Amino acid sequence: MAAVLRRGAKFISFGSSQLLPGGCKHGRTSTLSFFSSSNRNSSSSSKIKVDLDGSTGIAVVKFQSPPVNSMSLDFLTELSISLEKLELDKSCRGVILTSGQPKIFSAGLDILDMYGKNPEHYAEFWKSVQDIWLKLYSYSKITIAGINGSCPAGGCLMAMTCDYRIMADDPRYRIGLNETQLGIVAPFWFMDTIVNTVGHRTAELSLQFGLMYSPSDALKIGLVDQVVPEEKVLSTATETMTQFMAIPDHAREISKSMLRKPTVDRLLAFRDADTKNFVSFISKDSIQKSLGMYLTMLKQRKV
Ligand SMILES: CCCCCCC/C=C/C(=O)SCCNC(=O)CCNC(=O)[C@H](O)C(C)(C)COP(=O)(O)OP(=O)(O)OC[C@H]1O[C@@H](n2cnc3c(N)ncnc32)[C@H](O)[C@@H]1OP(=O)(O)O
Repeated sequence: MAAVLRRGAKFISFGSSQLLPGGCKHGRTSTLSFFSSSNRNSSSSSKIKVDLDGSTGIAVVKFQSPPVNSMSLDFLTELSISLEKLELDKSCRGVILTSGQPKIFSAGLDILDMYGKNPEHYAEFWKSVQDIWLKLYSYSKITIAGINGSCPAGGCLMAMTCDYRIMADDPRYRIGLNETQLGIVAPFWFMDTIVNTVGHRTAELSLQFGLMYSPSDALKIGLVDQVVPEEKVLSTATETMTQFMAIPDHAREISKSMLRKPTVDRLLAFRDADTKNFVSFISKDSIQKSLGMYLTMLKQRKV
């Protein structure tokens, strides 16, 4: 099975861990701008660009956090604020999450926020991860992930919170929860989310092996709903959004909420314990050592 998932991929192994395929190198940049015109409403913080088309009710939320859209505390905070604003905006009916960075949707949680920091930082970071999941998994508006690049771990989690997933058909891209490959364990709500998405048996294999799927394999197991040429990801997301919008909002919203509430309630009930667990786990010397070595490997991969 692992052989299937590694087909055509350029992996670099480190102990039991593997980096995702990809050869792109990036420079870090940051922008800050605000812009608005008649029917379009665009705003851009340093890491998140929002473009709301008032005539269609569709907002495109683009991740623009070079090099790899890793989900740092700042990224999560900005994303959370943008989603909150859109949820309150009556002219918005649906949100497309996508990436402005080439070849990467999101590299998952920012390892630098989990490495070499103090327990207070870990707790704050983890609460912001919980917050974005809670927000997206119970989001009242329609959400579609336009996955135009690789999407490991936290990136995959974020995509799975959406109502629909469209992935670019580039065979170099990968999606999945690869935590065990890093020697860490995905928390119960990551697990609940993948079970709800692909079913229990597939999730068991997926989580234990830390499997990363090519777009076509992800489609086969139902981790994504559609695979299209990269240049069609956004237009397909817009067409799909129109289909969702043809359903009366209140009926769709209530159905979504009824299906997802038990999963959301489980994290709400154990949120503090989950945070304590994360802080104690991530602070362990052995885990810090593994993360440090993984970071070094990521950096050494440079040509
Ligand atoms: C109870 C306890 C529970 C604990 C649960 C914790 C759950 C964890 C969830 C996670 O999301 S952990 C993160 C998992 N992510 C990964 O394993 C992805 C690792 N990255 C890659 O495989 C590759 O970077 C890529 C995404 C395929 C992109 O490859 P590309 O060749 O395009 O870029 P690189 O040269 O590899 O990277 C550029 C630059 O970015 C840094 N970087 C990459 N990923 C991360 C990351 N997740 N966090 C922080 N930084 C990252 C990489 O080190 C390079 O840095 P520089 O050398 O440019 O400084």
